[in-house]
Amino acid sequence: MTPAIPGPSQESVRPLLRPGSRIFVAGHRGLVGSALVRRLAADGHEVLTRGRDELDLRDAAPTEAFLRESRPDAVVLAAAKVGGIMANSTHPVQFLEDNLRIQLAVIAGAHAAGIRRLLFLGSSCIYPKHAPQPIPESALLTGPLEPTNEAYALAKIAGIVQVQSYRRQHGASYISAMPTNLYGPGDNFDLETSHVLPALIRRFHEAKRDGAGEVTLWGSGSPRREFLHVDDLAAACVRLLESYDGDEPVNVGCGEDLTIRELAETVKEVTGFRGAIVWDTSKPDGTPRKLLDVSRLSSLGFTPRIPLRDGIARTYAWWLGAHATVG
Ligand SMILES: NC(=O)C1=CN([C@@H]2O[C@H](COP(=O)(O)OP(=O)(O)OC[C@H]3O[C@@H](n4cnc5c(N)ncnc54)[C@H](OP(=O)(O)O)[C@@H]3O)[C@@H](O)[C@H]2O)C=CC1
Ligand SMILES: C[C@H]1O[C@H](OP(=O)(O)OP(=O)(O)OC[C@H]2O[C@@H](n3cnc4c(=O)[nH]c(N)nc43)[C@H](O)[C@@H]2O)[C@@H](O)[C@@H](O)C1=O
Repeated sequence: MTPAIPGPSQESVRPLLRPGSRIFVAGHRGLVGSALVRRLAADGHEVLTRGRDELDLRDAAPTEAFLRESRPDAVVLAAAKVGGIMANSTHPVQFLEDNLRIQLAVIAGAHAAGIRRLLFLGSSCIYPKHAPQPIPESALLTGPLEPTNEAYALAKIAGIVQVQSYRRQHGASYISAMPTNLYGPGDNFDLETSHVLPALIRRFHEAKRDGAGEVTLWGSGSPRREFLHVDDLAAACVRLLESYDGDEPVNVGCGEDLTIRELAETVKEVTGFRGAIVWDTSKPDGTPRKLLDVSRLSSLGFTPRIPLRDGIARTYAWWLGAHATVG
């Protein structure tokens, strides 16, 4: 990335998050948005929300009108077209266009409405497929992307540059965070479109329930991934809103990764499934490794609290409860 250009963003006193702020969480029904709502409300902030049925955030004019009318102190952009490896590779048009449109509408709308603080959520897939590990923020735009999620990654990169451009041109106090793979209550458990962790919980649970002898998982099991519980992500976002005002994005992860095979063994144990695991190598592996360098976040005093195994057990318990509720 190019170095930060000194400009108005470095000169004025920063309007960072104050106690009792009014914060618009875009995407409040999602995995991340719902965790942010819980966390911000618990911290005493007033949270504004709009469902997609009331406001389609791809539509610029109504989005700007809503932001002008409601004038929150801050916006957190957690609304996006999101999915796992299969959804990304089969629907690149929606992953590119929906995300570009949402980002254009919300970030430009926030600026037009005079909103002074905004946090944009990108993703660790913005980094090159063969980036050095752990991946520093400076690896952005240094090499080719992973093909299975290139469209999504390019939309997210455009979001980062949009945020940086509002900082540089207008002195806006807008920032970007790049979370690693997330999981937790409120995740998507649809087997075609979900990320790996909820898919594994569901596959092992259903195999145990049905007395199946084996569970088939995608790929070779050898890719490495880093997983962060969404409540830790929400805490990191609050920390960034309170204390970070830089031009560069900030990686948000736990600093440790494991193979998908090791993850599968852990989820298998948590769910109590006793059969075999079969790997379907006709399915894509995706990027070989994606471990974030979290030293910038650590220097802000943030440490995640939820160990992976506990987080998986809590998510499994949540899903069983939510599942029972909806029948
Ligand atoms: N999940 C993960 O592992 C990771 C996620 N992230 C990032 O975190 C952010 C949130 O992701 P996550 O919570 O997992 O995603 P979810 O799919 O769980 O939630 C996305 C939310 O965005 C809303 N939304 C989508 N399109 C529109 C639209 N056109 N208008 C209004 N609302 C819309 C959805 O509304 P509705 O409920 O109506 O569908 C939903 O509430 C995204 O930016 C994502 O890139 C980054 C790294 C990893
Ligand atoms: C967060 C991140 O998420 C996406 O990237 P990803 O990490 O590659 O996605 P994933 O969670 O779907 O898979 C991780 C690994 O797990 C393997 N795997 C095994 N069995 C299942 C399975 O049953 N389902 C899924 N989904 N994967 C499986 C799968 O083959 C892969 O090797 C990006 O598209 C992008 O959107 C992004 O930013």
